[in-house]
Amino acid sequence: MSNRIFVALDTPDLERAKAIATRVRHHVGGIKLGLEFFAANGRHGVREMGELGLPIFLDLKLHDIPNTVAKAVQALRGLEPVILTVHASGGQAMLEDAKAAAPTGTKVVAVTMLTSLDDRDLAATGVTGAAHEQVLRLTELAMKSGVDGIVCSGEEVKAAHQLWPKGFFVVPGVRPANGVVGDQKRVVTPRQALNHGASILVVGRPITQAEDPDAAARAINATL
Ligand SMILES: O=C(O)c1cc(=O)[nH]c(=O)n1[C@@H]1O[C@H](COP(=O)(O)O)[C@@H](O)[C@H]1O
Repeated sequence: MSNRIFVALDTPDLERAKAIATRVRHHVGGIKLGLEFFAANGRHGVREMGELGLPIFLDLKLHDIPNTVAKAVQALRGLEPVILTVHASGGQAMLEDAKAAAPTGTKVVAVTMLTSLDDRDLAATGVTGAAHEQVLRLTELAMKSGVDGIVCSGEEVKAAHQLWPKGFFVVPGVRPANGVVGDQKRVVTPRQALNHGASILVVGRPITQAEDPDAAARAINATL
C-alpha cells in the first residue's frame, strides 16, 4: 500500500518547508501546503516544493461565490496539485464550478466540518444538531456536486464512507496515541482513521514539530 500520509508543512518559511520535506520524503506519500505557506510563498513556493518530486496537496479551502471560486481555481492553473480543497458549505453551485474549473488530474475535495470545531462551536454558527449529522449532510451535498471526496475527522469517516463508497476521504487531525492535541477537537489515531475508511491522512505538527521529524514519520508509519 503506497504511503497514505501527507505531511502538512504549515510554515511561511520556504527553506524550512523544503528541509522538512527532504528529511521525511521516504516516509510520506505527499506534502500538503496550506494557507500559511501559500500566503507567504504563493505560486512560486508551490512550484519550488513541486521540484522535490512528491505529490502536492494544495489546501486553500476555497469558499466564495461560484464565479470567484471557479476563477481562483483557474488562476491556479499550471500548479497541478493532486488534491485541492474547497469548503462544502459554499454550496452545490460553488462545488460544481470548482470541479469544472480544476485540471483533470486534481481531486477536488470538500471540507465538511473543521476538526477544530465541536458541537457547541457548530451551534454557535447557527447549525443545530451534532457535528456528525452536519458532516453527513455536507458529504451528501459533496457527493451530489460531483467533487471527488471530502475532508472530515476520523470520528465521521466511517459513516461518510458508508454513505459514499466511491468517495475520497481526507482525514486530518490525527494524533499518535497520547499525542499533543492542541487546537484539534475531533481526533483519532492514524490507525483508527485508516481502519474507518480514510483514503489519506494529514499529519502536521506531530511530524513538523518533532525533535526528529524523520523518526516521527517513521513511528507513525510503523502503526499503519
Ligand atoms: O483541510 C485540511 O487539511 C484540514 C481540515 C480540517 O478540518 N482540519 C485540519 O486540521 N486540516 C488541516 O490539517 C492540518 C492539521 O495539522 P496538525 O494539527 O498540525 O496535524 C492543518 O494543515 C490543517 O489546516
